[in-house]
Amino acid sequence: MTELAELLDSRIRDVPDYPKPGVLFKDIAPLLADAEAFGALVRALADRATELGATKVVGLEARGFVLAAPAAFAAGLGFVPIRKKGKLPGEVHAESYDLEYGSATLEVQCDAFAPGEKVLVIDDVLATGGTVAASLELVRRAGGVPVGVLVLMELGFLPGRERLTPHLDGVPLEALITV
Ligand SMILES: O=P(O)(O)OC[C@H]1O[C@H](OP(=O)(O)OP(=O)(O)O)[C@H](O)[C@@H]1O
Ligand SMILES: Nc1ncnc2[nH]cnc12
Repeated sequence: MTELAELLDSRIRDVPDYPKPGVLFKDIAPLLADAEAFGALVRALADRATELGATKVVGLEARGFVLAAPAAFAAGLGFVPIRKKGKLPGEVHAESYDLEYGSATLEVQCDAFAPGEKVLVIDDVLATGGTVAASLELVRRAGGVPVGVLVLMELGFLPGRERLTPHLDGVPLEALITV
């Protein structure tokens, strides 16, 4: 493990049975509350955004916003929210999906991207992959071109990466840590 990965891993708390019995919930609140760890995480995400040549950063409601917005700012890029159903005004594209402990619908504004814009998707956790799969679909439907998916944490005990592979279509999927 790299020094950064060790720092991040040490600030994530396991919460058994939240929000559903049988779920090992990974709580990132202690990491966000630690200035050193949060700062290092945001800088690492911003550096990858630059390296991947992104021109917009997408964050996924809600915890994804907390990482993607400061990373976009630090990389000198604009931020686009993908939100849960019914929150965004105007014309939207919508995708329904299943996640580790339920199902939901995500939306993006139809005019969120210039045609062909290079989009980096950032979220906190990759669990079963449903959230990221729906988000990639929304980015493409809104005219963006995904250039990467970055997550703080991949839950290696779930088949998220496998499930996502057909949706990635060659787009790199990177996790700062795998637990
Ligand atoms: O890979 P998946 O199985 O799709 O799960 C991952 C998603 O689950 C959580 O979101 P959640 O919808 O619980 O929302 P929150 O960020 O609003 O807490 C997490 O923040 C990821 O977005
Ligand atoms: N086990 C988990 N811990 C934290 N966030 C999640 N999102 C989906 N599954 C999760």
